[in-house]
Amino acid sequence: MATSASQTLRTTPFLKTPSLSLSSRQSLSSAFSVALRPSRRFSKPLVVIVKASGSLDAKPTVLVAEKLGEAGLKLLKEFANVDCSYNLSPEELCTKISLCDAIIVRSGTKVSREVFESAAGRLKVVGRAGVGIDNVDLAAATEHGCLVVNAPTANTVAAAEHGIALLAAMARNVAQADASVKAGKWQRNKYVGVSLVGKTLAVMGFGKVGSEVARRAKGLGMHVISHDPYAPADRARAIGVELVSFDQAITTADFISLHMPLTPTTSKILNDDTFAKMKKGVRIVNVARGGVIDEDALVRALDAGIVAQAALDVFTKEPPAADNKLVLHENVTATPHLGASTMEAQEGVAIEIAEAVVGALRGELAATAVNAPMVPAEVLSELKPYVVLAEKLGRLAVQLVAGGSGVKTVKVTYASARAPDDLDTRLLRAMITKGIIEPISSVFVNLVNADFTAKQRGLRISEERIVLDGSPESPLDFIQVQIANVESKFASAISESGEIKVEGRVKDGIPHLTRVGSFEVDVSLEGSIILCRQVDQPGMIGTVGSILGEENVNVSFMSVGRIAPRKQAVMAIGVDDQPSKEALKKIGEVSAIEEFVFLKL
Ligand SMILES: NC(=O)c1ccc[n+]([C@@H]2O[C@H](COP(=O)([O-])OP(=O)(O)OC[C@H]3O[C@@H](n4cnc5c(N)ncnc54)[C@H](O)[C@@H]3O)[C@@H](O)[C@H]2O)c1
Ligand SMILES: O=C(O)[C@H](O)COP(=O)(O)O
Repeated sequence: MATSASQTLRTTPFLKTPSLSLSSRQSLSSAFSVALRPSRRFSKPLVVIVKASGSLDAKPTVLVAEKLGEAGLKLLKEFANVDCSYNLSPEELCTKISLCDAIIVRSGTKVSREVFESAAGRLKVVGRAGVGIDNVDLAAATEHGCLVVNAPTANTVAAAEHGIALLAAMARNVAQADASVKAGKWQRNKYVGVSLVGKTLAVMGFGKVGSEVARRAKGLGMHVISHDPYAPADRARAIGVELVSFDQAITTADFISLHMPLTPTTSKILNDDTFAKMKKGVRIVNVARGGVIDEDALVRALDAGIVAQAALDVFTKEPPAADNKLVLHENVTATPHLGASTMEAQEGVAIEIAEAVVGALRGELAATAVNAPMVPAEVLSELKPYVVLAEKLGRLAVQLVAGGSGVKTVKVTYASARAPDDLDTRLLRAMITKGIIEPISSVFVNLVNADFTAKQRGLRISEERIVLDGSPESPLDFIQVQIANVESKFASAISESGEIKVEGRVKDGIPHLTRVGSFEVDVSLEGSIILCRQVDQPGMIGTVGSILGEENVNVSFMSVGRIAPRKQAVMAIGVDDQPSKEALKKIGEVSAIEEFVFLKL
């Protein structure tokens, strides 16, 4: 790394990720107490410990609002008064909640802002007995100082098994044939199915559930490919699965099984355009989230015979309307969000969530906390803009990774005039981890679970410090994030040493992107960013600016970094709105532009 004459380069081996043993609650909390020990500069711990209100010996009250496994209830009852009240109306829930210190729900209960407001400060913990927290208003929870914890692993196998059950049932028309026999018919010719053996299954999303589905499908003799831009290829190879591009997956598959989280990128990822590219007669399974499919487009694709059959456990709106065309379609097998519903998974989930809720009420740190870290005001106010910078650099860096390259090795460099033990970077590291993992996963990352989550995903984050000469007034000069051993969808983001590199600084309280690969740029990290590599020449800013202007896209910032006049340059353009596909296409068609990428912050 280049350093100016006024800088002294000193690298320090950094706070190591604690080695976690998950064999018991005890080992988990002690591991985190090592990770979160206060720094010399900040004597208070960074996480506000949640404590139940009431007198010292008063037991807290936990409201269990949806059916929970016995083992979990038993654990809860040893520590708290447990009120099992199912099927509460929103009004009943709001009335009850002010008497409760914690609530446990599945996906059927909305924990809305009104619920937090009605709690009048008593509610301290929301436990989601499952993975998705779409039904909990996270922002309201955080605003009300309420910790939200979930149970992210106990239902993985159940979801994978349900995916396989739907795959096989769909291929052999089990549900339709069953209904026909029960209606007194005997239609052996109508319900001839298709075989699974030798067919190609595309697993879209190679995370916890997707990889278990892939493993099982291999056992059924299927040829399994997977698309997951962020999964390590070696993990896939280890079970005989090839990671392929999105287009390769959807155009070659006989069966497609969806296992990605619902994010802005994956919303309606199967739509009219993508159905049109699929093999005629493809069959689709969805046990992820309804929103990843454009449901109207799926009805059209089924009617046109492009999609022969679909088996769906999840819907955009749950429960779906009685006249939902997809549910009523004769070539669709539907289940009412049963992925996690096995006796075993529900027992596991119940124990996982009961332990998390009891631990949180006791004031222990929760490894599965899903809402924002709560940190003392003085720490947050000093680091606030750097926290935003850190998360955005993580988000930018991961979006620059090309599909098919697994993200495994991340190096973070902090340049500061402060001595290493005078700057606590745990929050920054957590936010970089959050920025890297959240756009590609259903996992929620915060200070408490960042190291744990990174480790669980095989992501190694090393940290290095550059100690600068000068006044230690501001905590940091710049932060640099590098992702090694990957290809980039924007080749200019690769530095001389071969990593994707982005660097940023805080200027007047606003985070700025100041370097991409070897190019210096300067664009404020607000809205979104377009990066273009071009041959430096007059008129480029005007050309691209006019394309965006014609599309009514407001440009907030533009900067050009170049190697030398009339040589290669990178233009960074900050935009307030998302440009249309057409606008991006037009930018790509400008002859001097060699490559470009649109990045969401
Ligand atoms: N039906 C059910 O009852 C049920 C039960 C459990 C989980 N789920 C759902 O299943 C999904 C997967 O859960 P998980 O626990 O395996 O999550 P996970 O975070 O372990 O895995 C998600 C994977 O999707 C990948 N991904 C992200 N964006 C992608 C994209 N654009 N294209 C392809 N892959 C992408 C990620 O890299 C990750 O590997 C989630 O939507 C979850 O809510 C449903
Ligand atoms: O997000 C989850 O864990 C699954 O979708 C299961 O939801 P459930 O607990 O309501 O069955």
